[in-house]
Amino acid sequence: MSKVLVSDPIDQAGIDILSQVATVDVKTGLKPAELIEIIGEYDALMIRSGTRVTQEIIEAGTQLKIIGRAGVGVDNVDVPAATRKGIVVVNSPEGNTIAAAEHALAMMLSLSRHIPDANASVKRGEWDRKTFVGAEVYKKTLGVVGLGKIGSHVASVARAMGMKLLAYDPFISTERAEQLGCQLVDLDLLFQQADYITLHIPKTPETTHLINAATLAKMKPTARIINCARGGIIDEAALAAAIKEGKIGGAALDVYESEPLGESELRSLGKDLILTPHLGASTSEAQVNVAIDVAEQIRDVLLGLPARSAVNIPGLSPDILEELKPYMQLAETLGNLVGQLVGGRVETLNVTLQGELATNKSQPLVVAALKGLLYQALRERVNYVNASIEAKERGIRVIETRDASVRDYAGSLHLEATGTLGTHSVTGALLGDKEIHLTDVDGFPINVPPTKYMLFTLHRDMPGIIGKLGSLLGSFNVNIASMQVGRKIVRGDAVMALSIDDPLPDGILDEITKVPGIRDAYTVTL
Ligand SMILES: NC(=O)c1ccc[n+]([C@@H]2O[C@H](COP(=O)([O-])OP(=O)(O)OC[C@H]3O[C@@H](n4cnc5c(N)ncnc54)[C@H](O)[C@@H]3O)[C@@H](O)[C@H]2O)c1
Ligand SMILES: O=C(O)[C@H](O)COP(=O)(O)O
Repeated sequence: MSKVLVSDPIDQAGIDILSQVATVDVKTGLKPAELIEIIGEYDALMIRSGTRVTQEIIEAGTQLKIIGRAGVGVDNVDVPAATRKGIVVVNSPEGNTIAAAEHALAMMLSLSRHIPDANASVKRGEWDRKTFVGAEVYKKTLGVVGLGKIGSHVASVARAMGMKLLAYDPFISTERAEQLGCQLVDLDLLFQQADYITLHIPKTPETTHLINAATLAKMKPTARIINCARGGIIDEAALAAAIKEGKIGGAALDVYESEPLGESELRSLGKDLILTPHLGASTSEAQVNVAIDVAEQIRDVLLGLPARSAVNIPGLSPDILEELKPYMQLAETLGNLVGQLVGGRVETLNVTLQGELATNKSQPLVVAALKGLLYQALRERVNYVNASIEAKERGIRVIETRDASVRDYAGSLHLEATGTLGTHSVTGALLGDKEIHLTDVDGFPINVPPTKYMLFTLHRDMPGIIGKLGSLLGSFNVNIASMQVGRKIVRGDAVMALSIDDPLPDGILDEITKVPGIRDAYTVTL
């Protein structure tokens, strides 16, 4: 039975799902060294933001097949390191959207009305109504930075509260922004005009310290900033200085440059700074959503099924993957076959997607072809996650061509590989939507289903060759299951494809190429 390690607090609903297919160990609060010591036993790791999955941990996870992040942000996972090791990384892109958006809105209102400090004051026994005079958000301008899932929900609710909305998101269309009642503006204008600025972007090299001394200086002295996205988007030292010096009105933070927040000047600031301990996703509803979402994906991957929200393999709906499955098998088989025909180091792979395969949703077929191509070199270490990266690291140039014209089959796939030892090509299609057939080898038409052991010859189409080859194989006790010749012209060049019952014994290929008329012979194991 598979083993899953859950290293952060996860809702029981997720544990129940995992327990259907695996032994589940819940061990929270592990130190990195403790995690490194035990991770080698596990097939899957399920985390929230509390566990940093470093390259070292990934290297130690020799059995790991999947890392599941019960939440959105995977910035605590070294995704490139996981990808290189062929480990799927999945998350729950939508499970906590509403929770995070509501937390940002709650922060905005709390900041405007000093609710945390007013509450603390009453509980201390005071009755201070002067210190806590607030501001209304109605008719104020909210600048939304990042108009994705959370930013959009914040915008919709803020609009209903009568706020004017500005938004900055270079990847969102004007139409989408307008639908949400937002005016798309550049960042400088947003900083200058907003009374409230709410951040809903990922932390990337471009967004790190987006809010810094220089950008804070552009804001209104009354501006309030809310960060429920990621720590590090705000330069905390610059923010603390700006609040102290009255350069901005205040801020509310849920996330920090380093978590848990340690010794920090932020802790000493008064009512104009609200701090919560990364609570954006901490609602019971969101925790059930993300736990179920991610546990289901871990279960599926452990059962050999695709994950629906993998961050490091082409994201495709299960329906499309199901539809593509037979073609994925075709692509992988052809990749494996052409890789063996070409031998040596492959430099270029031309992939032609023909007929019904010439659509954008066929992208995974290219990955499957690469997986097949690299199988001889990498065996079980190559998979759908790391095939593209492994190909890139080996300098294999992949050229894709899409040709929507329909020929003999509704859809066919043609692979041509060029390597240090020459060029070979194969074409294949599905018969009756399921059965893989080779329809062409090196430009010669054939029609054979691939089998585990095969022999291909390039020879001159002349009498006696087939008999001689048959006798030679017989003398080595090799049984031929089927044989077919493909030729373009009579007595010209031809290709012979033989299915054999066992692998060819050593040395026989040399004997085959000594048969007069046979120029080349290749044996493959699929
Ligand atoms: N505090 C929490 O507990 C909590 C919970 C959930 C999500 N989050 C964080 O909230 C953030 C938003 O999550 P989401 O689910 O809305 O993500 P999302 O992918 O739906 O939206 C992110 C948006 O940011 C935009 N964007 C990317 N780079 C940008 C840039 N340089 N400038 C402006 N816009 C840019 C993208 O176009 C996208 O529209 C993420 O950082 C996520 O990790 C935090
Ligand atoms: O990216 C997320 O989903 C949030 O930051 C939530 O993090 P958490 O799962 O640790 O609460």
